[in-house]
Amino acid sequence: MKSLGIRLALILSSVLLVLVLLAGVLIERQLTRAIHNEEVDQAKSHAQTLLASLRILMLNGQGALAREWLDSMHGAPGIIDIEVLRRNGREAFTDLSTLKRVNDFLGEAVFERQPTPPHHVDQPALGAFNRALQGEVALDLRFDDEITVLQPIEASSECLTCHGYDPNPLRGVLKLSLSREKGLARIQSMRVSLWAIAALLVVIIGLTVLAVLRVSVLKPVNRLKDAIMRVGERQVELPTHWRDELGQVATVFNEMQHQLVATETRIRAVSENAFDAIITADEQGVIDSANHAVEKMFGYPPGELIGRNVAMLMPEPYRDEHDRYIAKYLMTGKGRLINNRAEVVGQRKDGTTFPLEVALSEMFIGARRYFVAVARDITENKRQTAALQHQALHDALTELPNRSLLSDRIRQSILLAQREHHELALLVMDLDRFKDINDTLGHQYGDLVLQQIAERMRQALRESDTIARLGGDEFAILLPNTGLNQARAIAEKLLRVTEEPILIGDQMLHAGASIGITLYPQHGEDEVTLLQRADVAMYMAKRQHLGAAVYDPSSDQHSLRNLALLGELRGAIERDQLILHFQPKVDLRSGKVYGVESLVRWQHPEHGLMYPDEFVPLAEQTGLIAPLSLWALKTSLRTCARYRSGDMDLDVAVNLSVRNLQDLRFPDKVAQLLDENCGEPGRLRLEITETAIMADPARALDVLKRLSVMGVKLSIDDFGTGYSSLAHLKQMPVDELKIDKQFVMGMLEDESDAVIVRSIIDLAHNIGIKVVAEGVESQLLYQRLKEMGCDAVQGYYMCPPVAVDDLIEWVKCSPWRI
Ligand SMILES: Nc1nc2c(ncn2[C@@H]2O[C@H](COP(=O)(O)O[C@H]3[C@@H](O)[C@H](n4cnc5c(=O)[nH]c(N)nc54)O[C@@H]3COP(=O)(O)O)[C@@H](O)[C@H]2O)c(=O)[nH]1
Repeated sequence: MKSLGIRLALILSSVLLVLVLLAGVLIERQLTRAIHNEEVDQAKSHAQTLLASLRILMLNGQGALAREWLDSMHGAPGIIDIEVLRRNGREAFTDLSTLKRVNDFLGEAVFERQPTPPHHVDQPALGAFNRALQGEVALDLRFDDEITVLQPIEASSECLTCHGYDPNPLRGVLKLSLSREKGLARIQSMRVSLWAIAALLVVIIGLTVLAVLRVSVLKPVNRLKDAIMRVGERQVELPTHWRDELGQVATVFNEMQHQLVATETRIRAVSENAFDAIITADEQGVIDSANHAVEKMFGYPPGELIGRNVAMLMPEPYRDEHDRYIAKYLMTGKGRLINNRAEVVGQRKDGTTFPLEVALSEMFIGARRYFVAVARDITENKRQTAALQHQALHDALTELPNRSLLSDRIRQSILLAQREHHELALLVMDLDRFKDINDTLGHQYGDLVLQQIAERMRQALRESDTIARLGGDEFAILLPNTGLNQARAIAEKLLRVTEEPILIGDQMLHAGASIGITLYPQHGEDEVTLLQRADVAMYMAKRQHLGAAVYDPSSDQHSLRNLALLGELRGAIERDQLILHFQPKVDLRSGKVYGVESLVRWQHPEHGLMYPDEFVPLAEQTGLIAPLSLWALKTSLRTCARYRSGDMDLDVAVNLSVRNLQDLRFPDKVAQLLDENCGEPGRLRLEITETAIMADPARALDVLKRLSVMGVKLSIDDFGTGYSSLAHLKQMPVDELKIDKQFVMGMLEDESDAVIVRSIIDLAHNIGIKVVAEGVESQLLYQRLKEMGCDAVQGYYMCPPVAVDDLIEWVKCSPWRI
């Protein structure tokens, strides 16, 4: 590549050379012509001078002398030839006739001379000779090295003296041929000088132009070039005082550079302050740039990464993978990572590795391809995700797997058991007396008990076993590759560890547990069935105080449908599938409705409207009855508030289960619900069966008393079916009992039923308790009960349980309306 200076110098030198050559040629021609003209003029004047001399000689009649003179002139310096030619072209002064005539004229032989032999004379060009004969001084320039002048010789009167009358004024022609030796030498010398000067001029002008070019063009251009080459390294301010295009270019360059610097400063600031690591590398993986975050993230000092291979930031096998990936991409143009995010592993300078999320893209600077990687350290994200995953799959209190993780592990274990044809055992364990601990000592104690039990179980089982907390005091234990005997042994072991005293603070507590055992594949082939049946077995163990019980299909009162319902019932409340129906109670004395009993129904998506007999016992077995009762209580209070606002001032009665009576916090929950729903305690009635009370009479009495103190009314439901005595009832804070419908419905036909009904009414009245007869299906029954002094009736005769809207309609239209 030639430099601009050399190219300009070559161009200018060539132009200069051509100009000087042209000028030199022109000047040379002019000078040559001038010298030639001068020679011609000199030749002409020479010829005239010679003719004048000759004429004198001739006038003196000295023709012979003229001849001699002419002959002597031959060989004179510069003269090649001199001759006088007659008009006929012949040489004059070559014979003696004229001499003789002159002597004759003079009368004596004055002139003596031997006739001169004509010597060889170059004949002039005919044209020039003829022009000379016309009186013109003619030139014969046929030869480069000589000039021939043909000077006409005019005859004067003196000539006639000797030559006689001759009418022609021209006597002949003086032909003078002069050598051009001198002239040519002058021309040669002039040429040498001329071209020497020209060469000198070319050199001087060339050097001057080059110097001027250097100063005014090359130097600024080089500065501009240097400045452009250093753009990005440091800021170079070009002088802008040149008042030409270069000055404008410098101004534009400075402006452009300021903008570039500003843009680069902005980009650098963004890059350097970026939290993410930003690396650019060429196709070979050589790092071209790396921001501060890269150095910080990978632990390299500033500047140490530039020029080194990007593979150093990855551990094996990512290095090889990276090289292969880039090579493939460069070859095929296909790469799933380009313009995508990916999770990779990074390696710090100290060799430690960490997870990275990388977004890879490419850019071109000119024809060069670079890869741009934006990387983010996702250690913290990973940790948080792992923590969230742990949180989502573990119980916060005991750190044990929760129901979701257990389900997953059961599914996985079933698949493995299927493939390897072995069994697995699933145990459901429920703590005994945990409620007591919770209720009497508070939640903190309850939580500590659960934590200690969980830890003991962990210690007792293998790592490969899964212990999960299902909720409350219920645990599940998954034992992969375990048969019946082994499962029993493990259950016994677990029972032992739960029965050991638990020391919390200075309190020595005793828990114990009941365990249900199911086996895959004998008792179920899926996770839900196994869990449900283990639950059933656990309740059997609890009911029969067995400690541990294996699921027994023959003693399982639950049909498959019941098992399925049990699973579905858990979600029925959240899915709003439960509804309440209301049945009026009529006061026999006034004949008016005074209250309603709320009765739960399950609007099942497949089985339609289901009655409580189908699912309440299931709920009672599994502990779901507690949330169900609270739901019924809350919904009854809300509905009551609604119809009271429509002038239906009715009491509402809600059924309770045994579990509610065992829950020492139940009165508080009722108080909270009354509070939340603006309910009056005196308008709420809770119906409890005798059996529920008899399960734990002391605790039931405690709960009932607290409810009664709050002002809530209490009824004994289904009275007559249990074994409680009226004397026992007297201690209870109840003010109403409901005679079971089996006695009422049969009393018209069966005298013993009538006796029972009458006795109950009389005895209840004796201890100040109001009596309600259930199952009143006819007007006759209604009338008989009224006659017997029964206080109130409830039954299909008045109204079956109906939805709230139908109840409102009934209250408006029935004979028992308010
Ligand atoms: N713990 C809870 N138990 C509840 C709840 N809701 C209902 N139940 C209990 O379910 C049992 C069955 O109730 P249900 O099927 O609604 O039957 C009630 C009436 O329909 C029926 N009845 C009323 N009058 C007559 C009649 O004239 N003839 C006839 N054959 N049956 C009639 O009696 C049931 C009401 O009984 P009771 O509660 O004893 O007043 C039922 O025993 C409920 O206890 C609930 O929310 N929680």
